[in-house]
Amino acid sequence: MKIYADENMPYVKDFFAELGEVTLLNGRTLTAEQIRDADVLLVRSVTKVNKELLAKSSTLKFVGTATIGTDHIDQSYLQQRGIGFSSAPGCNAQSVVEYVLSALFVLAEKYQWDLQQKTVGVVGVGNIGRRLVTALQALSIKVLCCDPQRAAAEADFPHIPFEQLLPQVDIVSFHVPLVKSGPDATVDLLNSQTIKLLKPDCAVINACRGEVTNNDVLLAQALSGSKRPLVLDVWANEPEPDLRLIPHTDIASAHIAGHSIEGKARGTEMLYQALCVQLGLAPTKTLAQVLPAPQVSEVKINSEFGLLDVQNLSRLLYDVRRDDALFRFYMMQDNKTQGFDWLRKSYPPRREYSSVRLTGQEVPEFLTTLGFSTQMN
Ligand SMILES: NC(=O)C1=CN([C@@H]2O[C@H](COP(=O)(O)OP(=O)(O)OC[C@H]3O[C@@H](n4cnc5c(N)ncnc54)[C@H](O)[C@@H]3O)[C@@H](O)[C@H]2O)C=CC1
Ligand SMILES: O=C(O)C(=O)[C@H](O)COP(=O)(O)O
Repeated sequence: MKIYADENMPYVKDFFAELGEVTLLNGRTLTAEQIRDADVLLVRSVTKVNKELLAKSSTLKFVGTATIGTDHIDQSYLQQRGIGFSSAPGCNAQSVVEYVLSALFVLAEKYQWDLQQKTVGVVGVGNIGRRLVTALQALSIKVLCCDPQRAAAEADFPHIPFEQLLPQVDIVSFHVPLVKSGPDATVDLLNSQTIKLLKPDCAVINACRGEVTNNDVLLAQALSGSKRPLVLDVWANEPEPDLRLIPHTDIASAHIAGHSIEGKARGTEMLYQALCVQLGLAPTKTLAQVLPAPQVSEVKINSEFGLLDVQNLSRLLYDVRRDDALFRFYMMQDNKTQGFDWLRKSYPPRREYSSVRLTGQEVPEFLTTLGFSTQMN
């Protein structure tokens, strides 16, 4: 079996080598010719999987994307061709939550906010948003939710329509899929009209897809003198974002919110499991077999643990300023061989909270709610 995979898919050979011959390719520049004899195609968000790409792959039986987002996949075309498909729902949800928490801690320090006096609006309360809401509530931070689809399906979901939520929040964080049309389309959700509904100093965090918060509108507002704090992990027109926007951001990064080691590895594992199901095979490999031992695996804590202690603890694992510094340094250079895609390909290791086991007489429950472990890893 011929398996073609994006070269930025960690552990792909560990998982898939027993199922076939694995060839690694650059997902951004992938062509129909390169995957002509593919039985299996494994991609990331940078590969547009459509009729054009698959035109020559007559033996293709399975396409997997090791991502949560699926806006780069023409799923109806795959269905028409009878090609099996799997994404990796939730694989890097915790990683994105840890990115957003780190960003909030940085903003709180920079602007001297008391986060427990702030209200965060979470737009899109699926795998990521739901975890984020739980984490924020565990930190006693007030949250308002917007998710019309969940509201339609769940009678008790505390949905606040987007336009009503915006004026009520001090921070708005976007976690919707990129949907280009229909009643719940998310392209330009934050646009020249809706941005006017925000408080002037309401922070905007986008770690879903760049097109959700109109970048021209963000830039125009910044150029008009707005001091709105901005956290952007995703950009319109990746991998060539509008560089003029970068100096107006508080935190800027190269679409890496989901790039914890666990998040990426889980994506690969989920595709392996899905292909095994399609092939009628029992999986033999697991995430635990491939994950490296963390550099910090145990921390002893005191039961009197407050928000500042959580910030310190979380910084031990991940401080978003690391990625912001890399982004600002490399994106502003003329040498674009070390640009957006290079930053993603050479992303330094980052472990999730679960990699650290907390010990102590009594570990406060909210820390396990945030994702820290109390079990032996
Ligand atoms: N920056 C990064 O590295 C990453 C970005 N993402 C992006 O985040 C998105 C969300 O991820 P998940 O939470 O796992 O997806 P999900 O599919 O579990 O949840 C998305 C939620 O958004 C809701 N939604 C849809 N349209 C909406 C609208 N117009 N207004 C408000 N809510 C709406 C849905 O009902 C759903 O509950 C992904 O589709 C992907 O594009 C995901 C992982 C990593
Ligand atoms: O899962 C998603 O959706 C994401 O956006 C990923 O975390 C990042 O995508 P890749 O480009 O690394 O596949």
